Amino acid sequence: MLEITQLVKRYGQNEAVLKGLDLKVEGNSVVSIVGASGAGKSTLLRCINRLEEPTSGSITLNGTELVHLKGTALRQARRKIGMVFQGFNLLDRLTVMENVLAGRLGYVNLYQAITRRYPQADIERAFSLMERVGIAHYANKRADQLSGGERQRVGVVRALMQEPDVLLADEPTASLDPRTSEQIMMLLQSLASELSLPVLINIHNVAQAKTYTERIVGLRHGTLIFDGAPADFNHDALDAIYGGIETPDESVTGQPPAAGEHAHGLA
Ligand SMILES: Nc1ncnc2c1ncn2[C@@H]1O[C@H](COP(=O)(O)OP(=O)(O)OP(=O)(O)O)[C@@H](O)[C@H]1O
Repeated sequence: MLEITQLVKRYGQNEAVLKGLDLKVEGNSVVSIVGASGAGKSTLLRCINRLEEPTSGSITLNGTELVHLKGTALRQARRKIGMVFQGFNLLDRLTVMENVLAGRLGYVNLYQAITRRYPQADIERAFSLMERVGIAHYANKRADQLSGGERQRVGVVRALMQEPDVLLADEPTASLDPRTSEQIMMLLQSLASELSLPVLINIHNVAQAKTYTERIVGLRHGTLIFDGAPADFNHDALDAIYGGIETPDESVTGQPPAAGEHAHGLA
């Protein structure tokens, strides 16, 4: 279980970007995090995997407090947090298999990492996960020869190779065409259930959040102002999150504008 309590993040002397956030994610739930640009979505994920140092508050993953960890303890905790990126973050000149095995770097020793001699069990797990997501036949292909959707599958498998206790995805579909985005969202949804893995997805596309995740968390200026099921994510919620900030159109919100509203949204 991931439990975030009163999380505050401030960059330098600026106003806090996250202002006392509370969030609990259990089991295999798939949670989308929505909010206008600058609301703090990426900062939240980056605090969880400690790419950013939280200013105060607590983040526990299966009982381990992540906020004050350092050195080896931090590296060990980070192995349990899988991350999927908008830009895939693959090593283009390496093969798909090499990219996937990079997910084991936190587990192998330096010699194994430098010589890329991974244990047989890792290679077998890699093949099995690649088969699951439909990229096993590309194992020896260079990563830069794959399509965006295939590259993101590599990114997902690399994250799963860590045997994570939680998977964080920061705009995982933003670089993909609509159909491929939906396939990746469906994949994340089914993997969460198959692997009993909680998944947090930062996403701008509210329509996809409603379709492919079971819980939506809405941030506005670093404050959590919606936390509920897609069925409850109505026009009022949309207005509370985006109103006056930006104008998500129907293709993104999945909802026509309410009567009297701006043709493209809610502003
Ligand atoms: N390293 C940093 N130093 C200073 N300010 C930062 C840093 N990273 C983010 N910010 C600021 O924090 C705020 C929240 O940014 P963040 O990237 O978390 O928002 P977001 O909701 O993910 O936005 P987007 O949807 O555009 O990615 C923004 O005002 C941003 O300028």
